[in-house]
Amino acid sequence: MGPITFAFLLAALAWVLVAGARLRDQNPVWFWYLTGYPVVAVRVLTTWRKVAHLHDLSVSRRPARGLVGDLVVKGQALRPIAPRISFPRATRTGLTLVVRLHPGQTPAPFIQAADALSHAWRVHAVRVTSPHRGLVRLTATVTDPLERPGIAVAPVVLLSAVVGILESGGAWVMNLRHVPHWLIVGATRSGKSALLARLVKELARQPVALVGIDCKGGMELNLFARRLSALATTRPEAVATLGALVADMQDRMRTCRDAGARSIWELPEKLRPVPVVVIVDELAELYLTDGTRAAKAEAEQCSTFLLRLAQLGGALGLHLVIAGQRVGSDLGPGVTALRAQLGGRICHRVHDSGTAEMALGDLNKDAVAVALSITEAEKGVAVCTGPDGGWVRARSHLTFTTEARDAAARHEHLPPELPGVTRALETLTKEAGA
Ligand SMILES: Nc1ncnc2c1ncn2[C@@H]1O[C@H](COP(=O)(O)OP(=O)(O)OP(=O)(O)O)[C@@H](O)[C@H]1O
Repeated sequence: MGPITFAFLLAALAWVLVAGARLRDQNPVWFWYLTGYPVVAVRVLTTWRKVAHLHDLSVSRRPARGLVGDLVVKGQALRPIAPRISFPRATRTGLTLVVRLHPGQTPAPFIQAADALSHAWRVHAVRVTSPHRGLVRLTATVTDPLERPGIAVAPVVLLSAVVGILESGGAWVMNLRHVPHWLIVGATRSGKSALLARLVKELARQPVALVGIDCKGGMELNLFARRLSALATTRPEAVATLGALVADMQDRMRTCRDAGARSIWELPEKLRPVPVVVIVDELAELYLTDGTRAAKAEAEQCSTFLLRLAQLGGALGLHLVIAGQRVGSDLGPGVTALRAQLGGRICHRVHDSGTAEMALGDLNKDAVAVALSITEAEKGVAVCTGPDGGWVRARSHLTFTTEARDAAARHEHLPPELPGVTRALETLTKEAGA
């Protein structure tokens, strides 16, 4: 090779490298289609049989054999056969392929092998779903889409809030009309308050009454005080507020009964009461007692009121969003029953497997394992109930304190009056002063 050809090849190589680096930075999706996808697709096709054999995804066919008396005279070694897979199809974030199950196989061993598949294919994660009987879909994501998430948007709908982005790239929406009550758990510094701030910021512009219960002295929810219809910062205030909301719920029931409606949404607009979202920051503060009779009675009242609101409030426009580090039965006898009524679940990084199990275990065991794999660095990342009733990984849009406070101030003219709650809190203040 002459020196000119060599220099030309060197220049061409340099150009390819520079163009590749620019494409990766400016258009990572196309970079993935052109360079990453072919490599990973080949890796999937070449490793499939081996991984399937190693993780019991193959089935063995009986070898042909002949018998003379009791003796096997001819036979072949058992030959495991991997289930057939489709050609991997590229997606914006990775690739997907369909596995045709052998008769008798179920998706369970594929779910267990998901981690092994992600290592064999050198991708971030492999998710297993079963779109139809007899088929399993494997969806591989190459990098964690939640590492550098974009901003997701969705149309503004009453009582729904875009709080973040899903692993699939879609908007993470908390829709209280579809799922009336939510439970948010997470260790300290995992992102619970940031998520609540986002929720308040999104709901602040809607004709919705927001009620805060923050018995950590109001440190978190006081930021939004200007947009809240009421804020309870001590347990006696929480009891008064929740008691007034239960009374309001009974009024709403009467109105619906008289109008022959099964929910406030079936009432004519002029009769329809304003929807109320009760946000509780740190559930444990409502339940833990110092052992005195008065404290125990207060905790029991809180528990009863919350349970009644959770059981009956959804159709009556009374919604609960409850956050806490733990939601175990050790907090009090009513907690397990309350948790069962909170259909929306969000689990951030947690300290122990028990908490993830309590938040997600009754919905899906795989979701528990994924929640336990959230690391300390992944702030705001959570496993939550998905739009189709399944579960999904998501990350909240980081909302700074100032942003949430500004949003509350911008909409300070909006908070609807809740006369029952205001009266109950005023009575409490008078009694305390007397
Ligand atoms: N979605 C997010 N993206 C990036 N950083 C986040 C996100 N959510 C929260 N954080 C960061 O994580 C830290 C802790 O968040 P946050 O205060 O919401 O945690 P917490 O679970 O409410 O903690 P605590 O129980 O102690 O109040 C904050 O510094 C915040 O900036």
